[in-house]
Amino acid sequence: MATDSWAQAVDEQEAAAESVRTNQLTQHELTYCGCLLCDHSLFVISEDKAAQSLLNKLIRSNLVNTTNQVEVLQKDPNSPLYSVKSFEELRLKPQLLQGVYGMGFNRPSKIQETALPMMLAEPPQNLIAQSQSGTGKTAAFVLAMLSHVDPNNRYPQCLCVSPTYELALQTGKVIEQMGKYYPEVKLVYAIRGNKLQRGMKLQEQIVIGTPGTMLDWCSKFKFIDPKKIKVFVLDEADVMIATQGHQDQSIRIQRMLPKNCQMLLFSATFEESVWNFAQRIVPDPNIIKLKREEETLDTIKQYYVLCNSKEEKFQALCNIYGAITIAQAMIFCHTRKTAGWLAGELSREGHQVALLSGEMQVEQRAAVIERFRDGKEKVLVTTNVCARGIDVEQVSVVINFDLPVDKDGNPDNETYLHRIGRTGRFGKRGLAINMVDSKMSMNIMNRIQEHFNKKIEKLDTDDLDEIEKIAS
Ligand SMILES: Nc1ncnc2c1ncn2[C@@H]1O[C@H](COP(=O)(O)OP(=O)(O)OP(=O)(O)O)[C@@H](O)[C@H]1O
Repeated sequence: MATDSWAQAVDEQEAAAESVRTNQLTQHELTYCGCLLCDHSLFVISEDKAAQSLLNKLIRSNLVNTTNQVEVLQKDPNSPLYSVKSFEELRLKPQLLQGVYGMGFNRPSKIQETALPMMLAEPPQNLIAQSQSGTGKTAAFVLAMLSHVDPNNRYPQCLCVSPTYELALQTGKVIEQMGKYYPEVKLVYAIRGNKLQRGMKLQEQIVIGTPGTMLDWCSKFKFIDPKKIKVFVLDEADVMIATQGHQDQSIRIQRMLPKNCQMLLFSATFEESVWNFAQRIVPDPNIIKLKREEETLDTIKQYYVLCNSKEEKFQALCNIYGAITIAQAMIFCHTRKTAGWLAGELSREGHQVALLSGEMQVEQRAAVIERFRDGKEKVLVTTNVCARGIDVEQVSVVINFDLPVDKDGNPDNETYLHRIGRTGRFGKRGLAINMVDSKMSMNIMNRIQEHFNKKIEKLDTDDLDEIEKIAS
């Protein structure tokens, strides 16, 4: 395998030419990458942003309670979960402290320790906060809301707006868990299907919901008196702005609130569009931006394998499996079609395979990831849609059956990092193998190599000794 004329030509090129690394893509290659079957995250439309966020939350809600992963991260000063403070120092109410510890949180994350003092200050301060997904933003504003409500007053005091019904339910669950020892505080969901009798006034202190229903409850039905609201939270602003209607509704709600109402806006990313929206919603804000720390690939050995077709790539994969013991592997494909095909072929070879792709329901995807995490399947074949948010400790090998490219056909370095960063965490050694099957993918690989300034070694999968060596 991989010894025909094309592969040899690449070998020669490898040896001779730096120039390959800087080659521009041809028009043909761009067209290829724009194929309709692409399941790439950059093609993700607004719905998918919400679905991805929900998926991350569903995965995390099971993960964090069952492993000490956050603990590990919190001891790493480079991690966004690292913190130096304790929850006691944040002066939370005893009932909330109990709730926090009850959820298994020992220390605040970085966004929590930075944002909470600001959110709990008197007089109330407005805040725009950005920190990557899964760093504890929800917990931060939930604690702020629970700290600010007066349980003796039986009317809504905090409004929290989420981009979708399901995300609102997820945040509601966090409020319920964290407020477990504070039963006087009640919560109600302003979401479609939750029909209230006309003329009634809500008694719950916290209302969480989607922008449309929340606006109706404030203006059309007057279930909520917006003038009595003390805290307004806009969660997942980056997902929210993907829907123009949501933006307008959020702004209309904000305009009904009193001047001294505390406005809090959270987002995982901070593109200009999010920033523009944030400034319209939050006057005179404090701003917290936590930079995503650079992950390094130092502990991951990276290889590439030359092939000429997907069948050859499959054969190379079988050779690798034949030569080394792999605890668990994740294999990334560019399209659903390839992923489906590959999963079928691997099953026929007797592997326990899970398939995860974009067209599956969010809950189905979360269930597949959970089974994989529990070791019920040893191989997870997936597309880019699932590259982020998955963190399985026992994954020892990541295989890029297809290299990640963006919608313009350029190397998607960030996705590459996300994919192979699944292995080799916290100093553990990991192995990443890239399948290269054309001049174009060789070019992509070289550019990825150049970007990370980290050599990707060639691997001959016909040579069993060589494969064994890489695993040792
Ligand atoms: N201080 C903490 N200690 C331990 N676990 C925590 C802590 N804060 C949050 N978590 C857990 O970490 C996970 C991520 O937290 P959270 O959902 O608040 O992140 P997020 O930044 O809001 O994510 P997203 O951007 O996706 O909304 C959750 O499962 C949560 O229970």
